[in-house]
Amino acid sequence: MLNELEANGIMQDPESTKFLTKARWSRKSLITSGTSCYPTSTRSCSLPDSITPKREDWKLPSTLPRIRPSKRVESSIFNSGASSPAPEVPVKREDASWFDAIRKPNQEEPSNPSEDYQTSDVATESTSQPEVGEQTQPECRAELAAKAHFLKAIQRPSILPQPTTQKQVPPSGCLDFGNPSETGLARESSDDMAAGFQRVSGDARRYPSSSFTRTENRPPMGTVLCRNGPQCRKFQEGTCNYNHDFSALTANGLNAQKKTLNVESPAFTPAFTPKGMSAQPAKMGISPKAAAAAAFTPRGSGSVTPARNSHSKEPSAEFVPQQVLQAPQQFTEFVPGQSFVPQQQMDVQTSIQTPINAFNDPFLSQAGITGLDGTQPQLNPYAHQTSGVGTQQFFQDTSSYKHPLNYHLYASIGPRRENLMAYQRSTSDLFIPDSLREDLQRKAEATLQTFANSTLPQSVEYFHSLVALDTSNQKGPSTFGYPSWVYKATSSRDGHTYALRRIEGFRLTNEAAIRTVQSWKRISNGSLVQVHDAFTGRWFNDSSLIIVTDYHPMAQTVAEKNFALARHTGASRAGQQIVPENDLWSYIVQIASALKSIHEAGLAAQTVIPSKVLVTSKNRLRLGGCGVLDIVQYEQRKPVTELQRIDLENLGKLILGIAARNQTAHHNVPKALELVSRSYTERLRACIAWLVAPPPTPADTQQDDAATTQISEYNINMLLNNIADKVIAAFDSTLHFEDELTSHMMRELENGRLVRLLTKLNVILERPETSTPTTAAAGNNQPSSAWSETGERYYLKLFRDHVFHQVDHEGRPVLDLGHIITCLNKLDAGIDEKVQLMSRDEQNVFVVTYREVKRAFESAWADVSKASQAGGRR
Ligand SMILES: Nc1ncnc2c1ncn2[C@@H]1O[C@H](COP(=O)(O)OP(=O)(O)OP(=O)(O)O)[C@@H](O)[C@H]1O
Repeated sequence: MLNELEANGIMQDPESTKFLTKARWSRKSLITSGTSCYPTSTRSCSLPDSITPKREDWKLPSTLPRIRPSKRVESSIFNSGASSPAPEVPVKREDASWFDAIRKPNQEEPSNPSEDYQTSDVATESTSQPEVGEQTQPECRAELAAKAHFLKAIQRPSILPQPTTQKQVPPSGCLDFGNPSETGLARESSDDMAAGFQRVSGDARRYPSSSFTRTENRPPMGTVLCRNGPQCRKFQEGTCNYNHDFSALTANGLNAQKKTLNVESPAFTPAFTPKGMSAQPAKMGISPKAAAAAAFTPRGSGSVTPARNSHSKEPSAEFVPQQVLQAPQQFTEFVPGQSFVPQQQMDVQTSIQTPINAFNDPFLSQAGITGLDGTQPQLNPYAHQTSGVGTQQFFQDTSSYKHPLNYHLYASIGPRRENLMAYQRSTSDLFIPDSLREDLQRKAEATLQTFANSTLPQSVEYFHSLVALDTSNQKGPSTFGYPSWVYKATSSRDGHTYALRRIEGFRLTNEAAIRTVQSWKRISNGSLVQVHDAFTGRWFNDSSLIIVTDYHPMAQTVAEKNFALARHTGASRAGQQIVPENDLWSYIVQIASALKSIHEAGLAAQTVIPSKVLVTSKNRLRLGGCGVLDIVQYEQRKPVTELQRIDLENLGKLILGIAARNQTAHHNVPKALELVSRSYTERLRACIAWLVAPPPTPADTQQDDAATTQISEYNINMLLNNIADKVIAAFDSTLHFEDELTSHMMRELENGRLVRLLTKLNVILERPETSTPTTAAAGNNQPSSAWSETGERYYLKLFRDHVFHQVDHEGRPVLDLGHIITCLNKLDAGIDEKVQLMSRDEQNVFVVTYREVKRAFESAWADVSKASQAGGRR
């Protein structure tokens, strides 16, 4: 604008030059002090709240009132000099006094404060009633008005807005660089100013005839009511020619004149006094009497006037605690791309009453919000329903509404991580640990793995995509008396992956045998490989029994994990790793837990051997191969109590083998126990010894009381009773592990939320015009005007640049994941922090809050969702 003034030759006047130099200096100081809206090196940066331009200021570039003076203005006002006499036009007495009142407001003391107000306001009130003589020289009056404005502007001590407590004197908005848009008032005054200049140009046809009515069309002065009212000083002096008979008007109930203000009232409070709004206090035109009047303070401090949002966007759904009891904002929010419509001024009476009403029931004053009389539906704050709660910004009854966390930041739940300095942390801190991630990814990969040229059957019953899990293709009779194979397969019923154990060459002779699997299906234990089904068939060109169980990807048997090294490499026992005692206790507890479930079901595992116990993750054991022998050896089955005793004995042998690092250690139990006692506690040795030495069965020996007691005490419950403290320790360790997993899950929860946010962001950003199905053909691929520089979603694009396209002072990309995640979280939370967005050409700057960005984001997403549903797509 400065350049524009210079280009138009306006800046010849010394006062004007002084002012513009000051304005330039102020702008420069703003830039250099870091408070500028116009950063020069980076495209965007966040400003601290204290120095961030206020909400209204971010419309600075687009709403600065422009001065387009005509040549006549240049010659008659700006070229004439500040101290030059009035233009050489015949000026009547009223004109002269009016001019003096502006130039020297306090010298000519008006007796009537309302007159004073009128007089000072003439410069900006283009629609006020004309004084005597005005009609004869409208151009002169306009010139003087414009000059008065200019003089007032250059007298302002600072370009920054000042708080106001009294009547708002419309500032010279067109010259106010720092605060061009002090809501409606500034806008109004700037419009008046611009209008004033245009009027000077002489084109009176463009303006209301009331201001420039020809003299001959005016009624005689004697019939026009004096605007100064009954207390007109000139009337008392006998010099006023206007009509002073106000009785008729009062009788009709038409009070006074339009512009008269009664300063005898406690104070004049403008109808539109935004809280915290900065405006220049009136410096002239208010008499000492009026200035000394007690200030009127309406109830509910702040004299705020609830205003409806003038733009069409839905308020965001998020709950903002700070605003719970805060009165609605009184200014019209600026929406980029929409023309700014100043707030309709309310009359004083309304502006006073409304806040009181609003505070009595602030919720009813909000459009679309029902009362909180118990009829308000319970809201689920975590449900993402933007439309449902979009209009409900304020919630009084916090007991009925549990508001969600406002800041979506990474809450630390679960085990404490080590105290690391900031520089010691890495990107992986935001995600689950690498070891866990790799483990899960390997398992996922193993689950999905298939082989194209497999010679296995295409399908087995309702399974397909078979993959052999055995590491050897040579198998003799094994644990089950038949060769057995294990395959991974996918169920065509539910799509899940299962493990199929095939017992090769088994012929089912008794239907009851295969029905035993029903008992196994009912057992659910975390340390048991769950059995799902059993059937026989000839898919492998032989008669095979298939047992369907859970599939545990990357599982190893205890034999593979603990004894394979010695078997394949011939490594000595000393070369094998000693399993910690706690792990051994954990193994005992886990297998004992499985056995307890099995034995309580009246069954026996019969597979507590190294090749059938699976290690599915670190120190996590599961008993597999269950139910097979119940089918295969159905005819030769032993009493279940004996089988259960064997289970306990097998558990002892298993642990003994692991502890002694020898799969066949149970062949020489005393020696193996001695080895165990060297590395482990006596308690563990005693436990193993108890397990591997079951009391003789009644059939083996003569039954006496002691033998009977021993037999009855050799069961799974006795074992668990004796190792109760180890069970508790294992349980506690499991809880810790669960906490750790929960904390990892919290990170992934937040990351999952960000993925959804990013997905939405990419769906809406720069999307071509979303059209209804009928106009889809025409609208598709047309860039939406909403994303253009004047579009309402333009700043969403700039926000995207701010988040993802950061550059340093040399223009190099800044890859800062922390910045990206922080910005996205703030967007998701819709906080009130301001962010400065700059266009790529660095010509436009927006200062917006994350809340506003979120509103626009949700609005755009709602539009896209609506359009997609209208088209039948989801
Ligand atoms: N439910 C399962 N989920 C995943 N893998 C399994 C499952 N059951 C067994 N496996 C894997 O299949 C492979 C073969 O198991 P299997 O029980 O046949 O062991 P094995 O050593 O071959 O015993 P055997 O000599 O008795 O056949 C092992 O590597 C084992 O880890």
